[in-house]
Amino acid sequence: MSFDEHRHSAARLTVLSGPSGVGKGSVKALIRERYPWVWFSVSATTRSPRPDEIPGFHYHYYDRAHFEKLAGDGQFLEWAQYANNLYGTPRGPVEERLAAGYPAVMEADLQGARQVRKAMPTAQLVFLAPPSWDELVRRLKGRGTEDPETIKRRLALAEEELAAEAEFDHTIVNHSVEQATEELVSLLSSPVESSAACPASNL
Ligand SMILES: Nc1nc2c(ncn2[C@@H]2O[C@H](COP(=O)(O)OP(=O)(O)O)[C@@H](O)[C@H]2O)c(=O)[nH]1
Ligand SMILES: Nc1ncnc2c1ncn2[C@@H]1O[C@H](COP(=O)(O)OP(=O)(O)O)[C@@H](O)[C@H]1O
Repeated sequence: MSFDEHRHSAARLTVLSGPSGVGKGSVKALIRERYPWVWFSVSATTRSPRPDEIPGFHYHYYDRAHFEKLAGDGQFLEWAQYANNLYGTPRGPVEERLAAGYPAVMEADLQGARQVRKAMPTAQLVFLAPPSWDELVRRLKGRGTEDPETIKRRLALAEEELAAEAEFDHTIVNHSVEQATEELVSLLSSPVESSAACPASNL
């Protein structure tokens, strides 16, 4: 399929959420490799890059003062503090993509997903869930990128996130990266029927 075949008069925004370690990054990586027409927002964060992360591709890495300045200027579609760091979705690129008629995908934690739900009611919220709690713990620890204290904090947040699954429009259980990827891609192209597809200008 060509890029143009994925264009709709009312393209929609999809928000991907899920607990730390569930596999969001793995699914994103496979989609980027296999489906170049799928556009992912690049979030901003104040956390430090992990060894295999590339600035501008995985995240824009900003210090807290710069992030807060952008937030104060209304440059984020949504933003939130997760654990000790700030994360946000740059507003401009998402709005441009949707205005051009292409679907857009962004990642956000639960607070961010709730903000998008309010600001853009036509966005679809997708929750990536682990096959089990034990498997989530195994994946998060197995990634080897966080120290034990950070893992503990992220697992505490994961309990809250899993409890909020019913707020999402769709749940995809990440049994395998391949299966989760295909399920997510199949949700992306459904156009929004009404003219309400345009993002709200303010949160
Ligand atoms: N609100 C918000 N959360 C984000 C954004 N980008 C990533 N996150 C979330 O921030 C949390 C921590 O992300 P990260 O440090 O990359 O850890 P990971 O989820 O374990 O890979 C996760 O819940 C992400 O989904 C964003 O732009 N906005
Ligand atoms: N379906 C899966 N089965 C087994 N391991 C997985 C699966 N999806 C992801 N992983 C592994 O789990 C760890 C966390 O995945 P990651 O994509 O970093 O999660 P997130 O971005 O949600 O924090 C990584 O080591 C990754 O290779």
